[in-house]
Amino acid sequence: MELFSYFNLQTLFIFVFTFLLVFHLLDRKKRPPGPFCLPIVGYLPFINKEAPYQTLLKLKEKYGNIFAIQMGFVPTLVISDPYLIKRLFLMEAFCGRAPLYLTFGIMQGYGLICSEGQIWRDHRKFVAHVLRNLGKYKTASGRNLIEEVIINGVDDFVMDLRHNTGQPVNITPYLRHSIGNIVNELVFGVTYKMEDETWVYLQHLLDEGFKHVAVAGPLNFLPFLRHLPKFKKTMKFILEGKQKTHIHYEEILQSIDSDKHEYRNVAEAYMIELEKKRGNVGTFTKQQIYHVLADLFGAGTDTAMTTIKWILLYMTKYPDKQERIQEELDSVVGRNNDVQMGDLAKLRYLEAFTMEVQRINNILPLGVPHSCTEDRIVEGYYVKKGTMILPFLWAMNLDPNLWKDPENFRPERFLDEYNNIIKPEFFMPFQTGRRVCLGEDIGKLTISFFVAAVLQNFNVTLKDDYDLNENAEYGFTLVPRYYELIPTCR
Ligand code: HEM
Repeated sequence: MELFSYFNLQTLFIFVFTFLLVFHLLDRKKRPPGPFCLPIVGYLPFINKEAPYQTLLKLKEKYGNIFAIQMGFVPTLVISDPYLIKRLFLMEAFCGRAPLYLTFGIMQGYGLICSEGQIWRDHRKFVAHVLRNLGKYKTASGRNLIEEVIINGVDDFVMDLRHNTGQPVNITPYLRHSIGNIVNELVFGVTYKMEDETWVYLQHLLDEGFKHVAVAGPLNFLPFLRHLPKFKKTMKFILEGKQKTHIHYEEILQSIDSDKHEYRNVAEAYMIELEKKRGNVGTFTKQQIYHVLADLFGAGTDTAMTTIKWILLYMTKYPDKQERIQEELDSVVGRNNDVQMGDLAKLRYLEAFTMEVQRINNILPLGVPHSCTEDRIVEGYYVKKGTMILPFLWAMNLDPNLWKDPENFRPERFLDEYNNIIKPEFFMPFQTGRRVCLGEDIGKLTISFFVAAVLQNFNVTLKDDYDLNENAEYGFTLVPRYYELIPTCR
């Protein structure tokens, strides 16, 4: 019996192997180059979990600016040519979302980040319009609403640093609180107190959730793993978190007076829109609205916070450049004046420094992946529908064909001889095209106002040395390892 089943197994194996071989030989479509990948798991076992971008960088060196790997069940095209990315991401066919378990299994195609097609188009247009209007609305202080909300967050953070002057401080909880509240105010019209229980829970979800949904997480590529005990726990955490936040969002939505004609945040805009639709909601379902609100909170908080953490860390590493920014601040703003929106364009070295940090330590080394929604030919290669398109930002930012001495930290590369900002078109920390970051302007303003206010008030140094050459912590974003900042009053 055993011999029989062994024989059967062997026959089956030969049959499958021959079938695959013939299929492969008959398939005349030109495939992109790439490494050998195992059945089922593909290249996943060979990817450095702590720093997947390092593995892909080695593959890029071998196979070039466009190569294919199999990530579990997901065929993937890794592109390190920014000009090609620019062209592709303008086309609808390359603006689907990657077929990850997170995108369709957990988020079920709802929201902004994980949606595609009509639902994405409707809500992207709606939210972009709402954010533009919020930016035009003038408050009593003469600032626009977005600027005012950001300044309130900045003031909170500076106050927190003042309480810790001269001593080492882990800035993460303070930053998360201040930036989270900026997004909360713009999205929900809510500002939480630091110790508010709901807020503590929402921050915990954000922190842990981001780690779980990392692009290279195996669950994304091998959804069947969710049945294993280890992943069951992850799934339970994510799904419970989703359910609880939606209940909380519903309470916020219910507290909004939808008879108003003007909105001051995204949630109000949605409620007013629902009132106008009078039951004919189309894609404006509650489920979709909860997801959009959650996406704005998640995408807006972690990204800006992490970028600021990197910038402040680099400030401590380059005290001469820190001093140059302070001199710039003194001459443009003055020591005792608040930074105004109009000042930001004149703070050129600060902007160049920020861009250089975003280049050399991009917080999204693998970018935010897209997918190809139909069979296509790219650079002569056949790319089948459902392929994940990975814009390999890390490789683009360190490419010696694009940048002079890319390994060196040199903000001056973003300034011309007249001290004007140069923004090369191959530099795309917010990506590019139809799905370009929806919060780019808010993100940039938040970063500039925070860093400017910190350096206007403090000199910053580090408690312990920090080796920038060691790997940072990779979750969905690339986060600096734990450090403590010492702010001293200027
Ligand atoms: C330094 C800060 C930020 C960085 C580096 C950043 C980066 C990105 C990137 C690379 C994408 C992917 C674009 C694509 O798929 O092609 C993205 C998408 C997105 N970002 Fe940002 N972002 C930042 C801040 C923000 C803020 C403050 C918000 C909201 C208030 C926001 C909301 C979004 C949304 C909703 C999307 C999804 C857009 C879509 O799929 O249509 N981001 N962001």
